[in-house]
Amino acid sequence: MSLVRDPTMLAQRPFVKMNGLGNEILVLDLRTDPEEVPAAAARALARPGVLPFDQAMVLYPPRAEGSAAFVRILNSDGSEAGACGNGTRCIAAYEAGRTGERHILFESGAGPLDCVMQPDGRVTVDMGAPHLGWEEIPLARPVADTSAYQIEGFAALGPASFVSVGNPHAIFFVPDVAEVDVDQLGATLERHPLFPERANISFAQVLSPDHILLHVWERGAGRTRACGTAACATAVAAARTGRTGRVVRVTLPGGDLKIDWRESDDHVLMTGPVALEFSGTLTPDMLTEAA
Ligand SMILES: N[C@H](CCC[C@H](N)C(=O)O)C(=O)O
Repeated sequence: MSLVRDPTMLAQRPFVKMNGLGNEILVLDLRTDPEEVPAAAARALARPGVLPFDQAMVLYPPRAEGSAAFVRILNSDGSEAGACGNGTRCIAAYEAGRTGERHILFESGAGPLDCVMQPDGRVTVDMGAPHLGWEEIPLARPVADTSAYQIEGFAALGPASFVSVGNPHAIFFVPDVAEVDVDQLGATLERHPLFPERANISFAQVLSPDHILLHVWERGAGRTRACGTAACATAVAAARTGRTGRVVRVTLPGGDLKIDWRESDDHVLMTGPVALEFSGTLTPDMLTEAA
């Protein structure tokens, strides 16, 4: 069997374009006829003028009882992401629209994702417990205190906090996010040797003990209007360092998320809106990058 998949195998499959706070999400429901989505197909689909997305949420048949689907998450550069908060809210709303269920469980590489539709249309996702050990994030070398570590050469930003919520995040608390060159610093730090799997880079401004302003450079997707897992990771880092309580509002360029780092079981609950944009069918030319 050839190891190189033909991306046009995905032609004629239906797609749904959604967004969570302006985080562009493409939903590919491949449950009835599973097919691999090669990195090149993801990159081709994400091109401007085709179906520009930050993440593609690809649904495969469930592996566990009670689960609606196994989810693979692809960034616009074709790389795989372990978790995507905004995308998970989108697929929960998609599934709720299809089945009428209000409580939906998905499985991902990073574990189960328990979703609840709220009466106001927002979606709450239980993102599980954060991972705070340096090997779990992962970092390239032992860091005893992952809540505050000064990365060499970035003294002006102050110490970073590291958190994994199924994907790696570095968070810098800064006095004024508007002053930060997110594109330049994000692109450099995403590929810093401290992060063997690269990292999502966040710049956070604490406005009050229950409100954070956040700008994010995403691994594999660049600057986005919102990043759910970054909001979760930032809320954990802020509470860990005593900057906020465990329940916060996180304001991103695309809007607000409510994050609750629940004391009873350490799980992070994220609540926010989703929007359905349009749907259609994939065509061969959408799936192949111009030579
Ligand atoms: N937009 C997503 C995060 C994608 C994470 C991805 N950029 C990575 O970890 O590689 C979110 O709402 O959580």
